[in-house]
Amino acid sequence: METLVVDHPLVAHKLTTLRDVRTDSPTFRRLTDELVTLLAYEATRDVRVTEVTIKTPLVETTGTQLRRPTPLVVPILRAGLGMLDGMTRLLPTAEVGFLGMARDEETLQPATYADRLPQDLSGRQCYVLDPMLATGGTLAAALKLLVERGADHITAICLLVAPEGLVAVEQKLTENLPENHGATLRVVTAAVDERLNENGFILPGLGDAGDRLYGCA
Ligand SMILES: O=P(O)(O)OC[C@H]1O[C@H](OP(=O)(O)OP(=O)(O)O)[C@H](O)[C@@H]1O
Ligand SMILES: O=c1cc[nH]c(=O)[nH]1
Ligand SMILES: [Mg+2]
Repeated sequence: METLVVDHPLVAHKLTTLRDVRTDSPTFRRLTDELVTLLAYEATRDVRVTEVTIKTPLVETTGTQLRRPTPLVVPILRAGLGMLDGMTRLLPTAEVGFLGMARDEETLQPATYADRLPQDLSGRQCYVLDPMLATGGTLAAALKLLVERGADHITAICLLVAPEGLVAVEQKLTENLPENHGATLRVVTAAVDERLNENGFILPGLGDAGDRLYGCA
């Protein structure tokens, strides 16, 4: 699984304010939105396109259009919802499917409580939105589900990832998907942080992304 860290001073600046414990929910939401648009610009470099012929007011010429079916954007509720507008601003024609997943605070295991995704994703390009990749349990489960439905190119956009989580996602997918699944899997992030703490939180991190976005635990 390829990991791309978007190395850009504007990303670093916005991320620093996002991490700051003094940043309130409205500012956190706005910065998340802005960061996603910057990350999405890099994450969509390999979005599938097709060549088209159009007429300018002067001549006929060839250009580029998003290929159909357009990508499926998949925010993982709740915190991933804070990333949706920033993503669809860049990809307004994308379809959106929702996955509700919550991590048990004791076991750190993810449970899926909502699945509003197409059953058949054969040959589909997907962009998963989740601000945090911590132990990796949530992303591994989401990627498994999408690959099993046929998605063949999946990019997860995460604000922050933990190194242990990246390793765990690779390992879980190796264990739980057939070797020949053939899907391309990528993670695009603003930073790979230092480590997880004993409660499965990313350090230095930014705390609980869902709580900081929406203000209640
Ligand atoms: O890599 P993991 O250890 O699985 O943790 C990451 C998950 O934890 C957070 O969601 P949470 O379970 O807090 O749900 P929420 O978005 O409703 O707050 C986050 O948005 C990820 O989905
Ligand atoms: O640091 C973390 C880990 C999991 N979920 C969060 O929201 N933050
Ligand atoms: Mg949470």
